[in-house]
Amino acid sequence: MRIVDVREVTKPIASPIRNAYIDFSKMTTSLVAVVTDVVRDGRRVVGYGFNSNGRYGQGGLIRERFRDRLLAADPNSVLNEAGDNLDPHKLWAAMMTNEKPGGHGERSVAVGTLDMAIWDATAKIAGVPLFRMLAAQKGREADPRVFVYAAGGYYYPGKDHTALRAEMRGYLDRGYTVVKMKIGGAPIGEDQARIEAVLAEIGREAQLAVDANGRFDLETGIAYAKMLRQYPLFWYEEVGDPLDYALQAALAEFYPGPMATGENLFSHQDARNLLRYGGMRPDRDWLQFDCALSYGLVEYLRTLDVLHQLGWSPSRCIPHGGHQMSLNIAAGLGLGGNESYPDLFQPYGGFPDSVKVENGHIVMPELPGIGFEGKSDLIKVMRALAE
Ligand SMILES: O=C([O-])CC(=O)C(=O)O
Ligand SMILES: [Mg+2]
Repeated sequence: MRIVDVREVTKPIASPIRNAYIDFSKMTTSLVAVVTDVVRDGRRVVGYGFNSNGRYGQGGLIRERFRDRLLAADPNSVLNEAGDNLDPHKLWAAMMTNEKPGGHGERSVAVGTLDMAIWDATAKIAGVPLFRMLAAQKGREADPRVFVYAAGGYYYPGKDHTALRAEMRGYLDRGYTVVKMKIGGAPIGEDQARIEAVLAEIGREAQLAVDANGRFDLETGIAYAKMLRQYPLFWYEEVGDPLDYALQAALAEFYPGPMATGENLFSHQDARNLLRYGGMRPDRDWLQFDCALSYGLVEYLRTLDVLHQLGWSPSRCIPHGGHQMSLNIAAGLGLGGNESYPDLFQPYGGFPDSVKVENGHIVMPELPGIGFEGKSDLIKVMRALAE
């Protein structure tokens, strides 16, 4: 049993939207395929992966370093103990050979993308959904019912309150009970009017989260906190620079409600620093580390260990990214839920075709691997790469 090929291609996920920091007019993702010599149900097992929005495709790093290390590893050295499957932890170590610690940069995105494909292949070789495999490995009961929320509310040309309200109404109509919008890309008074328009639209049917995408300095973050705390928000997200733990800690004095952050922390060491120094509150705050940007699930398991050591429950994690990989982790390892972008970043985001959002939750179908085969537009693009 071995990996015979690793393919990669850069794909556009561009759209005319903008958050407080970047626009997505040139956004790309890396799509990768890990091709094995294993056959299941008459078909060669191929694992697929891609990175989340927000960082760009990582073809250069994958081609120049990580792909070759996977292919160069002695096939017997990267099998599990029983010798009947690949071992994602050993493959991860092979990929990270001769990489210094710290400075996580974007190699964490390249590795996270390949790691997703490796776990997909591994669960397909085992013939089980990834979430069931993860739960079994941890001696837990899987819970296929997962909370999901609808992320959107971006800025884009010509988007007035009517369009923003219609977007949010669309999410409610599709079964979501929490919706998210961007702030920090307009003056505070304008953002407040946008928030009030959305709150008037959703009423008691749903809750609203707001996301500043790391735009604010402390003074602005506090000014927004004072404005926002009069509303019953689901959370106030990524207020300041992701690595400014002192800023995050200071905000707690001005914002008693839930806050969320972590999507731009790419290692368990950075996650640990957030929990050590960021003043995050385990009874109400949310952690958004996204394995597809941060060295994959092998590393995310280390992050969950850090959480455990520092007194945090995995149920405080609702990852960024809206991909099926995090849905599997949520269902298998007891996370609090997952992000979803109902109208964006297709075909990569979202759920298998048979899945519907009901009362803010989805139920995972019983598909081997991550479940990409259940999403027809996505698997078509994937198979074009490798099958
Ligand atoms: O706009 C983005 O970069 C995505 C984001 O922050 C989120 O989904 O929370
Ligand atoms: Mg965010």
